[in-house]
Amino acid sequence: MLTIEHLNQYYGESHILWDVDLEVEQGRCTCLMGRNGVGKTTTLGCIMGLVPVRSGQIVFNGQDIVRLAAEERAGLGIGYVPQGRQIFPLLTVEENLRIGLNTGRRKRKKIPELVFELFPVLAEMLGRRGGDLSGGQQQQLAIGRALVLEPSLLILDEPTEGIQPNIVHEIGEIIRRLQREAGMTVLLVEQKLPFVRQVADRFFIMDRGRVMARGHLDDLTDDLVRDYLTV
Ligand SMILES: Nc1ncnc2c1ncn2[C@@H]1O[C@H](COP(=O)(O)OP(=O)(O)OP(=O)(O)O)[C@@H](O)[C@H]1O
Repeated sequence: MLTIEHLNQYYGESHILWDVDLEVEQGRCTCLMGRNGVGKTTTLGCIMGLVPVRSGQIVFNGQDIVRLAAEERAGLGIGYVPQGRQIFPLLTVEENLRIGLNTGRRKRKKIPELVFELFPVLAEMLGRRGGDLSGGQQQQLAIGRALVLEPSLLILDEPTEGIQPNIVHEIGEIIRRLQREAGMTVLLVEQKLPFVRQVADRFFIMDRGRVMARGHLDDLTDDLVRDYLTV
């Protein structure tokens, strides 16, 4: 569904991503892993059109999207939940969801029922301010906002960051339901290993801007964890 080939990216003179290759299979959850600062968020930024790409291809459903504007990519069906959630604390839950409707070119007026089926708590809290929600509820709101355009690929950057441990499992369940009930393909950046084992089918590991390992979750050995993931 998504294939990245020979992706190179620079911030100014700094060469950040070096010939990154990555594949995301339809209907699966693929996890991009690696220590802080290795280039995971930058890779997602390249996919979403938020940071400039120096060279390489990003093919989504057969189309090279590397020169498309961010809103065109969203319009093609790529949803994005950024690191830190970035919901608007002073706006209501409904207003936060409606902001999602205005991104991309697939303009829609109505928040799809799917959002409330997946996250009933959002329906109950439509009039509450985003900032008054708990961390777990805010994450549901951030995912719900990304789902209003009904993407076929959902990209999440560290969805468990700053979430209480007892809610982390719940976020994992939500991701699994998205796959099962909505047929969603998921690309996840994540550092928490138990969470990755709960939700992911395949992994890619980055180190210093390069992809160093890839495979099925069964191939994620203790050696790989020690070499590339343990801090
Ligand atoms: N806007 C920017 N300008 C310059 N350098 C940046 C910028 N954003 C990130 N970097 C640098 O690019 C490198 C990769 O950062 P990136 O955020 O992609 O890593 P990451 O793996 O997502 O880490 P984290 O888990 O901490 O978010 C780091 O060295 C970082 O300092």
